[in-house]
Amino acid sequence: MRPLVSIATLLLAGERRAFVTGLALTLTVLVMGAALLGLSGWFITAAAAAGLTGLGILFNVFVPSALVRLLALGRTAARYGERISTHDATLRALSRLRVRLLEGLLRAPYRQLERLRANAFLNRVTADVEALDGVLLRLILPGLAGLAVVGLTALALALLVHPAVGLVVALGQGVLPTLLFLIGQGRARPVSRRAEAAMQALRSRLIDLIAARSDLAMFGQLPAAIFHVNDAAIRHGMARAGLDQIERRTGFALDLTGTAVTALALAIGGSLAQAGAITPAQAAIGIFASLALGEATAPIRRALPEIGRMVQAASRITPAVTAVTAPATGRAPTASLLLRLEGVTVVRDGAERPLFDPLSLDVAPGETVALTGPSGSGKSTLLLVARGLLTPATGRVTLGGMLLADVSPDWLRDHVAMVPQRQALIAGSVAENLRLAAPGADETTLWQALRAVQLADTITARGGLSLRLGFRGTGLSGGEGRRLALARALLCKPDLLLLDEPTEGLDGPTATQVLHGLRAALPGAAILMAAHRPEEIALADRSLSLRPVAGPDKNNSHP
Ligand SMILES: Nc1ncnc2c1ncn2[C@@H]1O[C@H](COP(=O)(O)OP(=O)(O)OP(=O)(O)O)[C@@H](O)[C@H]1O
Repeated sequence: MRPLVSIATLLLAGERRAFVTGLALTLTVLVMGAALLGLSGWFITAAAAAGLTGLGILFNVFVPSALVRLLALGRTAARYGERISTHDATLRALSRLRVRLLEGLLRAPYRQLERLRANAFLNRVTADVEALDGVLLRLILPGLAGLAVVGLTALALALLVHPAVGLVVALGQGVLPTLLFLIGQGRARPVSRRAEAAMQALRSRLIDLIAARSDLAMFGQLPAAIFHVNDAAIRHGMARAGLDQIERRTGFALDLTGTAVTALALAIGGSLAQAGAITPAQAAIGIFASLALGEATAPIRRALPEIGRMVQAASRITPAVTAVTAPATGRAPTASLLLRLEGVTVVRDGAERPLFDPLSLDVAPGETVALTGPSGSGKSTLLLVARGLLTPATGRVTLGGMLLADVSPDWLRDHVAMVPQRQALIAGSVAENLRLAAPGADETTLWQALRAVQLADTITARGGLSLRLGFRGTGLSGGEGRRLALARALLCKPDLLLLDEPTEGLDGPTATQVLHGLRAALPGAAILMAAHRPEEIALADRSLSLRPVAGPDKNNSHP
């Protein structure tokens, strides 16, 4: 429950006023509802009694009927106001939560991000955030208002009718429904969690199926993948049916309790009226008011199927949304930006030994160093270390004389650019892809970057900067996409540029031109590049080969 409280606090922050207004209006609606039925009951009975005794002419019908109208209209207006204030505030609070969650997820350590698949990421920012829209609207506000109105009504009945009627209403419409809620939520939570897990699996499997459909079809695995999707859909359906059953049973138990309370109020009121302790009209107030309290307990039924889903979503996203509040620490290097690695080794997750022998190297401003070595020797891994995304197992990495771990993440983002092997292009125009690195860059600057990587002519021929790319940048060849990613890195004007096989997919002459273009665009930058191709190694000032640690790794070896 603690994550739910943290999320409720976050949702409330900035919208406190709207939610307090919403709570006050919800309470008003419920109080007016109870008062409306109580007064109506009293009015009808008192009018009938006056008629029977021949005093009808003296009975003042105007004041009670005006009050009934006032309560009915006021209740509708209060309900309308409550909806406007709380629903608006919830939408605003959720959109803030979503942005905060995205920021938090993106600040997570690189290794955590590596494991977070796109599907899981999508589930977090959509399904999990949506699951939380009811925390205040369907759980906390109705719960608080319901308890308050039952307490107030019980007190009013104790004063206006009889303490026994007040006590029955407090127990039957306050204590019993609370117990029903506590028992029901214990039963509903695991089922609700199963329903949500099945829904998220369904979404993930469907996305995987669509993304890999041609491979699946080619290897004859499409029916198996469809079976998995259906399996998740069936599990979801079964869990939903379980939730419906819990919801129906709780609703039935609430109806039963409500009816029993009304019947008791009728019996107590009747016997008290017969004994002459109260008038029949007073007895009617108790009966009708307890009937009206059905409205206060009804939200329990609606909240039950959702509570497991809410708690689970809150537990999943709380670490990310609370991490944002921790300010990024670190300083900016002041000395000349020499990248220095001293005795660095790296052990990847799941491995027992380092990838390569301890490595030392310097990359000075204006210098290009190529990292070579067999496939899997750890070139890309070393670039991640140089960017501060992975921590070395031994040795130290400094930038401008300062330990990389002490450099502020914001500074690193502004001054170090990295183009990984699998570059991320987005659906959108070429300009939009480029402006991810430099949102304010004008068209001249964008064209300069494209010219530096030999892509200007291609883009011009294809319609210019407004050329639209598809999902993940489809619509360009592999080599063109690679050059677009290089152009984007140039726009950051980095002091340190980390390149992972930058000319992969380019013909020899183009590769050389691109490498010259990069250096010409960033004459003072230190460039460290994982290199396989002779063109890349030839252009570097120095090259350094990673020596894999001798002997098979226990985890990676096969019998
Ligand atoms: N996320 C990861 N978790 C665990 N091990 C990983 C991960 N990514 C890569 N590895 C392993 O680390 C080793 C080094 O990989 P890396 O990508 O750094 O090699 P590389 O020299 O760049 O290879 P290539 O030239 O083929 O690109 C490989 O054995 C690889 O299987």
